[in-house]
Formats: sequence, structure tokens, C-alpha cells
Amino acid sequence: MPRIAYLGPPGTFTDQATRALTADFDAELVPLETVSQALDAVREETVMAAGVPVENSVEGSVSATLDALTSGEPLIAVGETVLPIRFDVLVRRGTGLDEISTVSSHPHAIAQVRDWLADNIPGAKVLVDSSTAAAVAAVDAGEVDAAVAAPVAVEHHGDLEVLAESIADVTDAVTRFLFVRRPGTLPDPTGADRTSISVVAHDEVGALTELLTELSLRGINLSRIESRPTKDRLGKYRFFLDIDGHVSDARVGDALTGLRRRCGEVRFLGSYPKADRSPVVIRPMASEQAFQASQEWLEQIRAGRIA
Ligand SMILES: O=C(O)C(=O)Cc1ccccc1
Repeated sequence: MPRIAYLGPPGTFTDQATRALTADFDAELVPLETVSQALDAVREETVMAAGVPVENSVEGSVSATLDALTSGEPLIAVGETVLPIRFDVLVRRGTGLDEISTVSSHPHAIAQVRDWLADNIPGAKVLVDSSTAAAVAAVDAGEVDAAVAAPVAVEHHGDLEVLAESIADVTDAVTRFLFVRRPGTLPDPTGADRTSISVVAHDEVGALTELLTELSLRGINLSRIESRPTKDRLGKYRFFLDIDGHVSDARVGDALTGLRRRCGEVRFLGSYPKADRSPVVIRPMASEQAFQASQEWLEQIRAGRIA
């Protein structure tokens, strides 16, 4: 049975997402303490793949995931899923709001419940943990008074109870998770795919504009752009791009070769079906037929058959 790592312990949002990502086959889920450990376990081949959070509709990218994806041997995403996120407050049985002096969670959860914390437990010290479920375990161990976590997290701890439900400042938040493997056979194109790449542009006038032009000239929609410091020096950034389409699509392949010529570093981070399966809209000039016909036309000229 394939072993699949995820950001644990059991009861995290990533646990739920990884179950969804592995729903089609039998898998042994392996909880690890950080995203970086989960991705390194894939690199070291102790697991086949990992489920990791990548972006939240309210709080933005999960920087730890972006950094860990690009800081070691290449890995690729082969699937994604999007989960609705609801935050509850978990405490030891019988604890009241006025007894909470410390509250803990994952930084992305803390950031999404700030109003509730300020309104309901303004005096509580806010602590961060490696995951929502790790914070719940800390409550169970008596180390903190309350945790902000997924509703399912309480199922793993008999002595805890839910003190407050659905406390997010913004309702209907969702998080996107990736299923990440070592490079190998790519998922087949479906017509509803996303391709993720990271690039380090040269530090010169117009570098980012020209990089984006490589996409727009080929009719490629950019669905996300995020920058992270390369950590070499101040002012040097790595851009993470999500674009519509599959690397086997002519327009996407053509754009990637353009980026490769233009940028200092380009990493292919995977082509995989979009969670909502919405078909990619392709302008006529960017279709497979248009690329093939124009290539044939050029070959005719080169062969001397068209004046
Ligand atoms: O800590 C967790 O449960 C995670 O899976 C990371 C996370 C935290 C907050 C929102 C979405 C994912």
C-alpha cells in the first residue's frame, strides 16, 4: 500500500484534504510535523507522495509550502483539491471563555479568526503551533487552554469539547491543497488543467513585464502570481505562477521554452486537473490546431515550397 505523507497530526485540514486526494486508491497516511518534512519524505522516497496546503482564499499563499517546494530536489504536483475551511474553538471539557488565558493554532488559522479572538478573549495570549491539530494536542496535554482547529479535530481527543463554532472572520473561506510526487509520468491532459511553475527573473528593466508577455502572447491565462524572496539577498525574488493549461498543450510548452530562454531559473512544478474541472478557455490563435498549422506553414517556407 503506498505511503502518503501529510501535515499532521491526524485532524488537520491537510489530513482531510489528503484523504480526498487519495480517495481513489488504498493508502497509508503518514502524519509529519511540518510541510518541509512531508516534502523531504517524498524526496527521500520514504513515502510515495505528500498532501500539502498551498493557498487560502483569505490568507493567501502558504509560504512554507512554496519555499519547501523549491528548496530541494525537484518535485511536481499531480493533483489538487479545494476544501471549505471552518474554524472551531476546542477546550478541555468544562473550560469557559473567561478561563482561557492562552490560545494556540497554525498561523493561517490565527490570521483568519483575529476579530473573534479580539471580541471574545481579548486578554488571551495567542501562540502559534505547527498545525491546528498540534494545537489541539497541546490543549489535551494541558499546555494551552484553547485551540482554533477543524471541527473534526475534537474526534481525536475524548477529553476535549467544542466551545465555539464557525468563528472565522470571513465565512466561506477555502484552502487549496496539492498532491506532490517525485517527477515521473505526468497526469494526462484533461482540457481543465493547471500548470505551476516558479521562475527567478533577471534583475533588469521590464523583466517581469516581459515574463508575463510570454504568457499573454500565447493566450495563456495567469490564475496566480506570488513572489517569495530567494533568500540569497534583499531584492531577489522567485515568482510562483499558476497558469491555465497542461505542459503538453502547444501554447504552454511554447511559453515555457520562452521563459527558459529569458529567466535565470525555471522550475516546472506540475500540470494537473483543476479541482473545479472548469474547462480552460482557449482563444482561436492559441489552439492546438493553430499552433500545428503555423508550424507546418513555417516548415513549408523553410523547405522552399512557399514563395
Ligand atoms: O494546520 C492545519 O490543520 C493545516 O492543515 C494547515 C492549515 C491551517 C489553516 C487553514 C488551512 C490549512
